[in-house]
Amino acid sequence: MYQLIVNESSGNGRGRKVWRQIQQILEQQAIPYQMESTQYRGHATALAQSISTRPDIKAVVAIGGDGTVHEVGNGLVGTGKPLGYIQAGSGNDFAKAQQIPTDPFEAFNRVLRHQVRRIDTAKLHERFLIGFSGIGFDGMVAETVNRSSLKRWFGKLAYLYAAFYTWTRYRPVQATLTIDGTTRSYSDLWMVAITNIPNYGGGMLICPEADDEDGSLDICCVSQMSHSSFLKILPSVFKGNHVQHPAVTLTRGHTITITSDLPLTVHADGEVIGQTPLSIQVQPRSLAIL
Ligand SMILES: Nc1ncnc2c1ncn2[C@@H]1O[C@H](COP(=O)(O)OP(=O)(O)OP(=O)(O)O)[C@@H](O)[C@H]1O
Repeated sequence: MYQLIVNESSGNGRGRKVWRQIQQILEQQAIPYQMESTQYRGHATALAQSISTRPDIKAVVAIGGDGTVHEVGNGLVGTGKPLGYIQAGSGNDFAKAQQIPTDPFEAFNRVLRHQVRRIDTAKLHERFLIGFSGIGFDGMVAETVNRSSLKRWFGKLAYLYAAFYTWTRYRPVQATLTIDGTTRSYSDLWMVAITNIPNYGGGMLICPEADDEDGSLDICCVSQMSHSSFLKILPSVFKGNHVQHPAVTLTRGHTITITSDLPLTVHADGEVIGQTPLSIQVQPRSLAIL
């Protein structure tokens, strides 16, 4: 039996449409399933946790955006129960990275093929990041997008709009990063992205070499850059060309701590989850996905 967890409001109502399409296939092919629609923030994690030990559930299939993947994934990390995913959000970065077809029928066929792969996640603030996280400028962009109705009007362009809005307000801070025991201080830190997958923010290649099976996290740190330079390199992130800029540092690590003189907003998979100080530990191959 398949357990479906659907965020019907994701992607401005796309979640509901996609669910209706999938429901038809389930009924036509007489595939046993049960479906729960999420009612509030965090509900998908509670639902996934509650069925994660049930042997009759073959896989948990999330329908929604990256926030839904984050929540369902958080309920499944460490359980071995596979996560299937059908995208219905606005950013859909997890789907892009996993090459999950945009067509719901094709995505569901992939679920039915049941080819399980184990990917890395990372623990932070009593949660797990499934694909990507961001601290500082990034966190503020996620906060702006989530607080407003930007996604409703602009879809994935909401991230670009929010990035520009944040750029006009953000002031770099003093921060210290410790990666696997090596500490470095920054006098003006813009942002740190810590990822398992190359893309985020609707397709920006922030850590182009990130690999979700290598047992480590990719870290992109931007510091000591003027406001005008930061704005100039933003478009180059879509092709991953920002990595050539001297103010951009790419590293890999397993355990990362970040402290800062002013609290920085932290997001995981686009969901704002807290502020610095922050500690992140990779959890190698801890989530089964289809
Ligand atoms: N019934 C609900 N009412 C309000 N919010 C909900 C409900 N169900 C889930 N949520 C919340 O909606 C948020 C956004 O969900 P999700 O990321 O899946 O969609 P999206 O924002 O449209 O897509 P993307 O993240 O790809 O841009 C999540 O924080 C989730 O907790």
